[in-house]
Amino acid sequence: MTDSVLIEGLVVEAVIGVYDWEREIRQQLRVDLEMAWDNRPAAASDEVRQALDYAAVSEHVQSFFEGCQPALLETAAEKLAADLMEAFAVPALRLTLWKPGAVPAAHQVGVRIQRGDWR
Ligand SMILES: Nc1nc2c(c(=O)[nH]1)N=C([C@H](O)[C@@H](O)CO)CN2
Repeated sequence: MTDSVLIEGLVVEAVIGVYDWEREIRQQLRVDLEMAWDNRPAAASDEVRQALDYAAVSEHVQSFFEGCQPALLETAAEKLAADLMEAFAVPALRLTLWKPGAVPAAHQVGVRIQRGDWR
């Protein structure tokens, strides 16, 4: 699959972190997503229902973090990837979760995973 649909810098609020104080607050995460998708049917029909709707995916990601309060970014990334692949029939994706405030001396820290079959 050579096509993809992209979401960059999506801001979400989440309860996430390994320390007790982090369980008491909501922190901002930023989400970057590259999702494998054949864009030709959408282009041929000019119909959003043929597309992987990035607005719908963005809403889904924001809702996901209302029901998921993991300790680790790794856990959040793994569960979100599986959730998106099932909910939107995405065959493969690359997902980066950034936690901008976590290490004050760093611009941001995060994790990146790639799941599914990109062929
Ligand atoms: N690889 C990871 N390292 C750390 C994580 C994480 O989710 N993945 N989390 C923390 C703390 O929650 C930190 O963000 C608090 O500032 C530390 N290391």
